[in-house]
Amino acid sequence: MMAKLVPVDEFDLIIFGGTGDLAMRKLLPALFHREGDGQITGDSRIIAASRGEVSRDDYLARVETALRENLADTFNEQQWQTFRNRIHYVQADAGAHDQWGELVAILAGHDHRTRVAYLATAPGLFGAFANGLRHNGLITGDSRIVLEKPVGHDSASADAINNAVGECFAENQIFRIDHYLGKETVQNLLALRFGNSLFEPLWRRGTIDHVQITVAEDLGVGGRGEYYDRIGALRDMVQNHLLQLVCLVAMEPPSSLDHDAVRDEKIKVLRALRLISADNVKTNTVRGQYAAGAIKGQPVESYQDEMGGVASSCETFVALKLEIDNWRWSNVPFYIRTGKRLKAKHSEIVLQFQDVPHSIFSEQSYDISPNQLMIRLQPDEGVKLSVMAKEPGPGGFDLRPVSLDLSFEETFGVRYPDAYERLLMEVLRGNPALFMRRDEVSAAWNWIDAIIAGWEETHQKVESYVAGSWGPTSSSFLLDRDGRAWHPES
Ligand SMILES: NC(=O)C1=CN([C@@H]2O[C@H](COP(=O)(O)OP(=O)(O)OC[C@H]3O[C@@H](n4cnc5c(N)ncnc54)[C@H](OP(=O)(O)O)[C@@H]3O)[C@@H](O)[C@H]2O)C=CC1
Ligand SMILES: O=C1O[C@H](COP(=O)(O)O)[C@@H](O)[C@H](O)[C@H]1O
Repeated sequence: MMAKLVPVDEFDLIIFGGTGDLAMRKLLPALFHREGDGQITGDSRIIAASRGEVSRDDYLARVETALRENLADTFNEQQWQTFRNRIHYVQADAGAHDQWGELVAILAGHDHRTRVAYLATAPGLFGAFANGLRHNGLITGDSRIVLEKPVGHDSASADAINNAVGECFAENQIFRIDHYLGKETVQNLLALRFGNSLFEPLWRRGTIDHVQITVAEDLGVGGRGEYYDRIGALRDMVQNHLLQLVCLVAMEPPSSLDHDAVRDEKIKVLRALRLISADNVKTNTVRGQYAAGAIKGQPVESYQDEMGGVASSCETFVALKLEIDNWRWSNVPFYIRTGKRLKAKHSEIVLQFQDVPHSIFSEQSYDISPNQLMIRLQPDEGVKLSVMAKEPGPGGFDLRPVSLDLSFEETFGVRYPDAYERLLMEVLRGNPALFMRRDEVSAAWNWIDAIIAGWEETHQKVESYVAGSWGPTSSSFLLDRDGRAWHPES
């Protein structure tokens, strides 16, 4: 059964960067699915923009190819005929506001409908696009602007972007995307925590020993090497996606699902993160870069070879031990890791409970494993709780861990929508709950900046790991020295 789908009001969605990878691989396929479910109404339009001179027919041909490639069996010929009529292409260079005539003309007379400008381009252009919209009188009362991540590459650049966009748009018109917040399983974390009374009394120090968050990818940097090499895993993934996951696990219950109620709780977590800087960076962080190896039986080249043989100190893997300085999480470490070219695409959150205080089974040969609550984000989204059970049999009393395992796909029997499908609908509805507020972005950057400064000051090494492994061996030591281990991936 699928949740009720509410259509959105007629809109004009301008995608700056409309010829780029994100637009072709994620945004247009997401909109195509929403078309299929009848959420896009009336004469709503998708207006792609970029610098190139491209005819509408050529652009439509590119979109069709991309949709066929990315949607595979969910591509539908009849639906394409309706969808293609919504799509337009205009030429608009971020640096040449006076030449946005095509965009001005196509929007003329449509000021009454929802207008969204989606900036699917490098963040350095965000201010220029916002200015271009203002300069050409294209910001209506019901206009919104969407900023793709990353918003900047450090706290200062994020502030500069936020200031520039903030001069043209009010904060409630600015939607900063973190697509992890649109993932069904990430939202399920809220359902699990606050839709059940079972977990809340246990969700704290005294019961939970530690928390682990893993976001592992088997892909390398692919065609995004130029961007990635300047950014690295800490900025690309931890500053946004992983810290958002930390917030959702660690935050206090918000009073409602109201956007500011949730974001007010998340910001408290970000502000309570203990600083990692030059003094403690070596003991709390591990950086890695993949060497050649094999994934699913296929050889893969090293990061350096992927980058054309040029040596680089960019980290493609990072693991951190972080502490949250508040009552709930005092002395409960969060271990987080993310990397490219790891053994499999596998993302999960594991809450490990404390050992039983005293074992009445001490005569038996089996150890009692601590309970674990595992929230699988992807693939095979679901929740698993491991508990100890007695092995059946008339003799002895042997214990073994067994799982209460819930697979969302099996339970609900529906296709899991891509995060962008939900997020685009939320922007069009004007609901900012699943987007990052300016203070969140800023607090996250402040914490990340200190780690990067610490790495630079201590010249922290980027350790090599074999592609197809789970990262550098020292990422295991990060837990090993605390008497813990990463949850074995399935
Ligand atoms: N690709 C992905 O999976 C993800 C991307 N992102 C973020 O989304 C943003 C876009 O990424 P991606 O699509 O991969 O990048 P691409 O390089 O594939 O696309 C960039 C787009 O911007 C346009 N562009 C570049 N310069 C200008 C300019 N001066 N004026 C107008 N348009 C311009 C390009 O078209 P043209 O050159 O013709 O002008 C192109 O359409 C980045 O910030 C990225 O970090 C975030 C998450 C995932
Ligand atoms: O934002 C990003 O996310 C992707 C991973 O997203 P997922 O939904 O496939 O888990 C990552 O590959 C990319 O480097 C990063 O910019």
